[in-house]
Amino acid sequence: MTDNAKTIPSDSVPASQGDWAAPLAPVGGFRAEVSVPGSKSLSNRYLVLAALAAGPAVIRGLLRSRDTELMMAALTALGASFSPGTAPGEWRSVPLSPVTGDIEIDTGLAGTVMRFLPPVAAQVAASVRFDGDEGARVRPMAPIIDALRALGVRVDDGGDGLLPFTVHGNPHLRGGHVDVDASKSSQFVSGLLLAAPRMSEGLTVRHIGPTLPSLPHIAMTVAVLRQFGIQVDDSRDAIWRVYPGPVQAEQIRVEPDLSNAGAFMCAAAAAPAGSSVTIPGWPRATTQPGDMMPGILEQMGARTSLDGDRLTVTSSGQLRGIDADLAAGGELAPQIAALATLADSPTRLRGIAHLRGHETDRLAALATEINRLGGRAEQTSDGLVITPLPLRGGLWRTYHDHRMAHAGAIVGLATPGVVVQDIATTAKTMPGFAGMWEDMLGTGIKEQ
Ligand SMILES: O=C(O)C1=C[C@@H](OP(=O)(O)O)[C@@H](O)[C@H](O)C1
Ligand SMILES: C=C(OP(=O)(O)O)C(=O)O
Repeated sequence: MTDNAKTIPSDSVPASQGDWAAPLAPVGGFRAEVSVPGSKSLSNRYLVLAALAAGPAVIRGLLRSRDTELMMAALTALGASFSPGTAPGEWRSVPLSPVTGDIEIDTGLAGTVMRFLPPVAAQVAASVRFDGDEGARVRPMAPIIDALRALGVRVDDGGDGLLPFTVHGNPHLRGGHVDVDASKSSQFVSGLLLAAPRMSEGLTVRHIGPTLPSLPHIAMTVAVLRQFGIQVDDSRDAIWRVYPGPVQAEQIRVEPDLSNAGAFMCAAAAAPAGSSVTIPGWPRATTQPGDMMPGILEQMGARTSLDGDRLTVTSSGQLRGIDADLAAGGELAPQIAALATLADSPTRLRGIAHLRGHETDRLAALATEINRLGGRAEQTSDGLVITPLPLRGGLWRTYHDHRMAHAGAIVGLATPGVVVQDIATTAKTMPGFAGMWEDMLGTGIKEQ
């Protein structure tokens, strides 16, 4: 273990209400189709751009979850409005109208809310105070605070570069050039780019840190800006230029959340041979990092196939360990780490030091929970090494982290007696997860 790796004492998080007995995979396997709700990352980008748009928009397939509810509430406080449309799952948005005075924004534990909205708040004629959950108050924020200050925005943060802080906005923000160290989160770049079309000079953002995680999420930001008519130059390495202009967001459709789909896809891979999970609505082309999951599962021994927009993962009954750099898709790491505990050889996950600043320190949380159940997981400077050992049942703590809950459910498929703490924490991005999981396993293998 490296010096900067922390471990979590086994009794540091008390068991709480809402514990969930993770079901075992049926011995005969199962075949299921699982429709996942809209992408968190796309939903929250579209909500921001709908608020910054030149006119009203219709959004279809929007994710309804804690992170998107917080985003809608925050944008409403900043002067936008959202109302249900006439068709199921349809939302109508009206862009920001001028606001003044003092505004409070609750970011919850949502990285997209805490990193995407300060640059929006920087452009309203109000003082906007950001705060969030206890866990949010330790997530890295300094790069975005420093970038806003460099652009001439006053930010009061008590000197620690963390939540809570207050942004004193200016509706005539010029923009220009700014450097940002996004090695701890790509969301610092995305937040600045999303708000840039309204700056009178637009904005050039240059990343100056040693590593840059989650490149697909930055590509997603560039893609949604272009989708709405904004010119973006991303031709240089780690430099993005967003030109000023009206955001023409009128008709929006959100893709299913492929990272959340990943939990169910891992379930198929972990289950008895022949088990399968089909995800309908798989996009033909996407910037979502969840699109990496089929390739990873293939490497681990599962079979995957795409038939039109239906992605199917089928268990071969064998799981191999892998050596994978997950820098591009760090949010998949908890699910893959969980699957790795069930493989027949060790797994090394690299490129994910930034997971220490996610909903919890995910490297510490995963190592602690895997080791608690009798497995072997070691933190490295930028990831985890997992050596499969027979696991025993017990409480799998989730640290308010939806993806830790997914990981516990995956371990529990093949380990009797796993109880996942606070399963409702999955509502951050996928309310109803436990019911969807039970439905998937209840399907059984039927002759088709
Ligand atoms: O922009 C986004 O929507 C996200 C970017 C990534 O953040 P990091 O770069 O901080 O990992 C990802 O992990 C997060 O779940 C969503
Ligand atoms: C890191 C994640 O979320 P956030 O948007 O809060 O950073 C995640 O969903 O895995």
